[in-house]
Amino acid sequence: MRILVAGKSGQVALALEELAKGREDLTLETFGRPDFDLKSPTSMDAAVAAFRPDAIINAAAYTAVDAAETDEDEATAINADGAAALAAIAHARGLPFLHISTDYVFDGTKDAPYVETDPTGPTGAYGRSKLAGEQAVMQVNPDALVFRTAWVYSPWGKNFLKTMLKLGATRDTLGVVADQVGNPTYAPDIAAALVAVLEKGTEGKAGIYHLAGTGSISWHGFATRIFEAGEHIAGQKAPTVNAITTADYPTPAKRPANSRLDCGKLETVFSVRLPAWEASTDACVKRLVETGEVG
Ligand SMILES: NC(=O)C1=CN([C@@H]2O[C@H](COP(=O)(O)OP(=O)(O)OC[C@H]3O[C@@H](n4cnc5c(N)ncnc54)[C@H](OP(=O)(O)O)[C@@H]3O)[C@@H](O)[C@H]2O)C=CC1
Ligand SMILES: Cc1cn([C@H]2C[C@H](O)[C@@H](COP(=O)(O)OP(=O)(O)O[C@H]3O[C@@H](C)C(=O)[C@@H](O)[C@H]3O)O2)c(=O)[nH]c1=O
Ligand SMILES: [Mg+2]
Repeated sequence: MRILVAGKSGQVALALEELAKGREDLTLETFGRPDFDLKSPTSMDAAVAAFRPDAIINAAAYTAVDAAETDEDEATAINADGAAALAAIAHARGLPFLHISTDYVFDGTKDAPYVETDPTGPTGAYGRSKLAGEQAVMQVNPDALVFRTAWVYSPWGKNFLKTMLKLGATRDTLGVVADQVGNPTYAPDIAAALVAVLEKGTEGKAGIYHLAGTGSISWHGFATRIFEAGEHIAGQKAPTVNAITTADYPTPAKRPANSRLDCGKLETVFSVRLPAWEASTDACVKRLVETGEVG
């Protein structure tokens, strides 16, 4: 199978690239700016025509949650208009199209995990742009599959796990919010799940799916696990991680208090279930230690 991935330097794109390297039956190429730009349909058309994929995955997005508050037009141009343009290209060529969205489409007021049919209500510009993207993608390409994931971390790029390890290396104490809960999700687990979905076949399976690490935790609990792993694996002394509230840690964008995703539909339709978040957190920290980035 030939897979075209939009997004070259991103966490999910790099995880897909790595997965495909170990698989002779997969030819996967990642595409990014400036050659391939979600804001330039012509650039995307040219890449698709040249690569002749069997499927397209959109793993590119404007992901700076706080910056989006003062840059919403750009976030929308990429996350909504750009995603829709790529979805339309896939539809015109009859290619399976997998798009990635986010838990931040929800307002966080539900006191249970969200299912796909729950009402959305983003609390910030990034979430609004991603919600607009889901809707635009499904409108121009009714065969598309949209996967909402959450709290993505990996050895690559910028993410909460790497931020914590970096801060922990120089500070004795940290304050991390304990009143926002969600599902930490390891980019390589997302990559494996998306490829499994393509291999099982997407015909007749269009629509929205929740796809996140199994189990949930607060950012404070996630940080605590990250430092425990660093201590066990690298002998790195963990800082004291104090539980604070959202009010104690003001940010430009408001985040949902609860963005836990119920991933039952993914399991029912595709028999795909992601590993427990704790196991993947440990695996990611271990990998960073082994490559000398931590410890
Ligand atoms: N990170 C997270 O915690 C979460 C992410 N998601 C979603 O998962 C998907 C993948 O996220 P993740 O891998 O973390 O993303 P990253 O932030 O790691 O990477 C985003 C990628 O998108 C590329 N990109 C941005 N704008 C454009 C553009 N105009 N044209 C082409 N490429 C562009 C970036 O390229 P460049 O290097 O040029 O900037 C980068 O490669 C996204 O849809 C995101 O919204 C969902 C939930 C959580
Ligand atoms: C660095 C830091 C953050 N925090 C808080 C702020 C925030 O509420 C929470 C997470 O902060 P971050 O800025 O790392 O994460 P954030 O940018 O909100 O991550 C989001 O990214 C987008 C792309 C998504 O789609 C979401 O699923 C989610 O992963 O932790 C602390 O409490 N203490 C700290 O020292
Ligand atoms: Mg290969």
